[in-house]
Amino acid sequence: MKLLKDILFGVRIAAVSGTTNIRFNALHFDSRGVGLDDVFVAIRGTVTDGHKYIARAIEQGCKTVICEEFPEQLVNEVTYVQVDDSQAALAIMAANYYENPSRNLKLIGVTGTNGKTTVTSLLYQLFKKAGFKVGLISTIKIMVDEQEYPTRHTTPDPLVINKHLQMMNETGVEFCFMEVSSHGIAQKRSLGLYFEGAIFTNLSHDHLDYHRTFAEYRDTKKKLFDGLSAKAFALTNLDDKNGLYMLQNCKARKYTYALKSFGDYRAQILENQFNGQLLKIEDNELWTKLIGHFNAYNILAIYAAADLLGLEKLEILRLLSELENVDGRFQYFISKQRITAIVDYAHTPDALKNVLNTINTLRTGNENVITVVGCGGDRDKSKRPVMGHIASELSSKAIFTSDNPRSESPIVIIEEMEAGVEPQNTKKILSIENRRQAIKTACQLANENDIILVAGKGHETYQETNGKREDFDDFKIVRETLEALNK
Ligand SMILES: CC(=O)N[C@H]1[C@@H](OP(=O)(O)OP(=O)(O)OC[C@H]2O[C@@H](n3ccc(=O)[nH]c3=O)[C@H](O)[C@@H]2O)O[C@H](CO)[C@@H](O)[C@@H]1O[C@H](C)C(=O)N[C@@H](C)C(=O)N[C@H](CCC(=O)O)C(=O)O
Ligand SMILES: Nc1ncnc2c1ncn2[C@@H]1O[C@H](COP(=O)(O)OP(=O)(O)OP(=O)(O)O)[C@@H](O)[C@H]1O
Ligand SMILES: N[C@H](CCC[C@H](N)C(=O)O)C(=O)O
Ligand SMILES: [Mg+2]
Repeated sequence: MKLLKDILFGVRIAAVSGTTNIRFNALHFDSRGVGLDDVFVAIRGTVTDGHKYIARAIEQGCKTVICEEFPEQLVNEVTYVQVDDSQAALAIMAANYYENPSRNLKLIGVTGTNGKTTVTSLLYQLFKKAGFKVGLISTIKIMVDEQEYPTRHTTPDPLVINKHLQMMNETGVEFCFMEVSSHGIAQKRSLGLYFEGAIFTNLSHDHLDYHRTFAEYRDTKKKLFDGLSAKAFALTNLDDKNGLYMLQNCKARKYTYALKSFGDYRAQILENQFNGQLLKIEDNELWTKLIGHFNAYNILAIYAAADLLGLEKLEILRLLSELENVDGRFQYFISKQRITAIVDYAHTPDALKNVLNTINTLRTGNENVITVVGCGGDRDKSKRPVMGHIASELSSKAIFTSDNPRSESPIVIIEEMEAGVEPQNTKKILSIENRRQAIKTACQLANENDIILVAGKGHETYQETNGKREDFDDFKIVRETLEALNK
């Protein structure tokens, strides 16, 4: 059992009622999990206010409450600690509780609208191949070297993060690559972590429901860089219009990478084919299986980060050429009738445009591109017409369907996508609410050499409707359907 006062180290405390010189069992921010002698941190959330559940937490045996406001009635024998910011307090306490594990390894944070999973997962693969013990905290999974753990968030809550970082310490992990989402930063999930370096991929339209304005979204991402120490490195994409902005007033050692401008790390695309692309990085050529100009950026960011972390340049290039695509990122197969089916996690306008442009530049004849796409429920609604427009404009045929409608009406989401379709493209679109049916229709419509893109869900293996998740795997379904149709 730990002492409360020890884990409060570094927390901005406004007032205390009771003693902090007490032992406690576990740390919680959800009253529903609280047990005897636990600490409960009350957080004001987006749906409800944790302060409402203080009494319940105490009934369940909690002896310490961390809150922004004391309840009207205080219970004897319970310690109340008033803090300026409960989310920040939770993050710092979680780091202290797990003995600040981020300080015992090299933690690299990756932020940006698109490319975080790709960059972190490939850095994980690359450092594994280089012979290190490595950690990964990503949308798809958490890896403690070889051991895999499931996750429901891109950036998990501070307890989950620090718990796994401590496991990494115990396993002897030297490097950990972690996605830092804008929700994660806004909710201070990554506060109290010591980052050895941070990477910015790009910034485009997403999450404007949560952050309200693009400037607020951008400034949230920037906080990762604002928090870096002078010893850390900050690596940014110079070709992105917000790349340099991320480095303003940043104390870390600053580096840039670019394809179009004069960055510290530069690359050029020499050849682009369906099965890979040839890049020139600094003065060396590199063949990679990952295609599309967006992946050239990802590869260059990885190269630069690996160099900044001390790997030898030629070794990095050799290992980069061996890397496989990340699950659900331009994952494809070619059927009997040479129909190419691609599953990609493009769920933002920019990602969808990039993937479709990449497909279109690789077309060799007049094969059709049939896109199946939806937009998530309870997420940024303003993306919907834009994605509707992009899918219909850049495909021969677009089938609008459902992608995790959550609590919303799937039909209404689809109608919002349809609203973005220009009159000249209306003939190209079909709307089919049931995603399985939509994929089946795409397979039925496809002829020899055509290309099917199933976008938005990538590696996800579920469809979430009204709080229920049912098994759903785009890749498996499109493959089985083409096989069943004997195509
Ligand atoms: C909008 C959002 O991000 N919400 C996150 C937030 O929940 P919240 O603010 O809604 O919490 P709330 O329900 O209002 O509850 C407030 C507090 O009361 C507590 N509570 C509540 C009920 C009760 O009975 N007792 C109790 O103590 C809750 O535990 C919480 O501490 O804090 C929770 C705990 O950390 C998160 O699980 C939850 O993520 C939700 C499920 C979510 O879907 N988040 C997505 C949008 C997200 O975070 N995505 C990003 C990736 C985005 C990207 O693509 O970049 C991610 O990093 O995963
Ligand atoms: N560097 C990039 N620039 C633009 N688009 C990209 C880039 N890398 C990947 N994409 C596109 O974005 C999709 C999502 O990529 P990835 O999963 O790596 O992003 P992410 O930032 O982790 O997303 P999330 O915010 O959901 O965690 C890919 O399937 C691809 O279509
Ligand atoms: N990290 C993203 C994932 C979106 C994936 C898409 N399939 C959806 O459900 O909207 C988010 O939370 O907005
Ligand atoms: Mg991700």
